[in-house]
Amino acid sequence: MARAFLFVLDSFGIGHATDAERFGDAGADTYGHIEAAAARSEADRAGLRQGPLSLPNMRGLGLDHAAALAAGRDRAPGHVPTGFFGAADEKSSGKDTPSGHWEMAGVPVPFEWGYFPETVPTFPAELTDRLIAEADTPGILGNCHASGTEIIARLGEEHIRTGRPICYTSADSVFQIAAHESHFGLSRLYALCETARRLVDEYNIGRVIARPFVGENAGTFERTANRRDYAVPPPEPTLLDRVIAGGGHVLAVGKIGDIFAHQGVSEVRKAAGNMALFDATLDAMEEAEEGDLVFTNFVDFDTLYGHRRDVAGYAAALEAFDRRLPEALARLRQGDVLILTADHGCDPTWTGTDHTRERIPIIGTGPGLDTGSIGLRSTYADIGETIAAHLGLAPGRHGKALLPAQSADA
Ligand SMILES: O=P(O)(O)O[C@H]1O[C@H](CO)[C@@H](O)[C@H]1O
Ligand SMILES: [Mn+2]
Ligand SMILES: [Mn+2]
Repeated sequence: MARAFLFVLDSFGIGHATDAERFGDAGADTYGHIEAAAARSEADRAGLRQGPLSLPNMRGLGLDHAAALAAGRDRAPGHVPTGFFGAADEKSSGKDTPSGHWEMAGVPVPFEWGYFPETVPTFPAELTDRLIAEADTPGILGNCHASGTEIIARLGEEHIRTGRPICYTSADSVFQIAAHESHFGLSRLYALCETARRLVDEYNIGRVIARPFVGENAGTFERTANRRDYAVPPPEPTLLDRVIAGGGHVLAVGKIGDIFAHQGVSEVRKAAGNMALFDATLDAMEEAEEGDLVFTNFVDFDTLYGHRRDVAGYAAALEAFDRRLPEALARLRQGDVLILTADHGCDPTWTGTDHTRERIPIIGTGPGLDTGSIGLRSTYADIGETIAAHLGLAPGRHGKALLPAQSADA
């Protein structure tokens, strides 16, 4: 009986990647900087959390050992991890969510994404003219690089007044559209994103993202859980397709379905917020059968705290996740493997509001599986290949399994 559980703590990097310099991210360290800030009581917030970062369960599995590996430190913490642990660099050229997820599912991105320049306007006029004409809107607002919460505070009222959608981008290969759920309309926003998706294909843009919000003025605008991502499909079949071809099911929790453009997804289970995502994941763990993969993205780390440069919020979210981890561990049965990882960094102490190019942690466990170091890996694809080997699937082309094959039968 083999089942696999893959939990992505979105943006939980553990130190700058080999090629971080190229991104202006040399020195970034999402985990390390949150930990250090908390140790200095700089991640305290009344009513939320205080003091040093408390992650006993992830540390027990080997999180700090993974961080030591990522930093090239010989001296790891004294305790012996109860899981297997390692760190990985990313092969794909982008530090975005689809690149990270596809690569961990065995398929690094073999091409360069298109990006919009840091100019105002950022979008080419031919693109916005066509969007305005096809979508029949009186123009657009934004047309720049921005943080999603700042731009709705700045332009939300004008948007309501004029009916012009707010279009913006970031260091990622994205075209984002923010619009008011009732004044503009949610289905109208989705339709506009579908049009945009078609139009940005020729610019090689990874994702169009619908960013609906509610509220009546700058002080009360709030984004809702009705975000929708329109990604291009992965460039070749991923682990998800291979699981299904092997007779298993892929239970995609959170935004995993969208990230894979629904390729290789048997069931989508959406939930709003990390705790609801955890509940949905536990249900999926109960229901998963032999050969199945439960794949969850815990999005809050990135969206609510990393991009918002909220150290205390990020620390509290990690602690809340860690407190619930025993519930997942308790559901592991003989033949199961659980891997915790991340898709990129988003250091809340870093300049700007974008992702950071970092190594990711790989920590995992399962009854009877080996413990100890799996080393520093050169591609996230080793995660997907580990799961493939564990489920008895044929090896893929881009990575190597991390665990000895016999472990799966233990
Ligand atoms: O600032 P918000 O709208 O959250 O945008 C962030 O979310 C996008 C998708 O992860 C990233 O490209 C980043 O720009
Ligand atoms: Mn991400
Ligand atoms: Mn992000």
